Amino acid sequence: MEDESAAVVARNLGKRYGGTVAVDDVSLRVETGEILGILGANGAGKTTTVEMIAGLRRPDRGHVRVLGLDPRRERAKVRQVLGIQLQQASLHHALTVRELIEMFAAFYPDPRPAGELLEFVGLTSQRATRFEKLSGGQQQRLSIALALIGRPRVAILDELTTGLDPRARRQVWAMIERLRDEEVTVILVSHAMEEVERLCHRVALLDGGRLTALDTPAGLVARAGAGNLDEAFVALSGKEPEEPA
Ligand SMILES: Nc1ncnc2c1ncn2[C@@H]1O[C@H](COP(=O)(O)OP(=O)(O)OP(=O)(O)O)[C@@H](O)[C@H]1O
Repeated sequence: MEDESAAVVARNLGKRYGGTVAVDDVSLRVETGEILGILGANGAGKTTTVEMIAGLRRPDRGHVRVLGLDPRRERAKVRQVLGIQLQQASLHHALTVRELIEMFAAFYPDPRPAGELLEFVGLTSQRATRFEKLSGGQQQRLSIALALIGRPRVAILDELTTGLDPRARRQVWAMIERLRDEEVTVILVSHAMEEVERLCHRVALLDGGRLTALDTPAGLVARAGAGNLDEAFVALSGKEPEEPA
């Protein structure tokens, strides 16, 4: 099918938790090398959507393909091509940065070398530090490094720079720009409009579990008759941009 040629295809995804409709008939396709931002207020369904795309949650309805693979039925193959950084990384606290990198590297046939990865995320001088002794921002950068260790062709990054100081945020943005240059396909869940405007080719806006807009950042701004993406978000969703939960 022509549609399956995109890097990620999600069709008519739906998910309820008891009486709560978390995701309601969401369809998306992300082209190879594209960076797609997912924006939405707290509870809009962003994390549930990306977890279904990654195969971590079973959709009640709809289907997902990542590079033509079914992420639930072809888990082992998908794991080789998909890197995922989730909101709360739960890593072994007593292990050092280097030990964690080596542990994760063992899953992949051609992992990025530890030294290159540490430099990529600016943690070279923390390589012998235990996870529990890292600052929040350093832990976050490590979780991004672990998502990228297997040279994924598709990366899902949830709240990439939340909690990072401006310098660390810029370092992470530079990393994403490198991924963009390498034509890695990226889905980026974010609350930071500046980040989305700078990095994303297109933006999906979720509201109450539904996809309410899908366009370039400039297209969304124009459609809303707004001055910037912040204003467009408010105009199109009727909500203020929020801090992460
Ligand atoms: N495990 C769960 N059990 C029950 N309800 C859930 C669960 N996970 C999410 N929800 C509910 O589903 C809806 C969508 O949640 P989701 O985490 O996908 O939204 P989000 O857009 O990622 O939000 P945030 O910006 O706050 O991270 C919310 O109403 C949330 O309360």
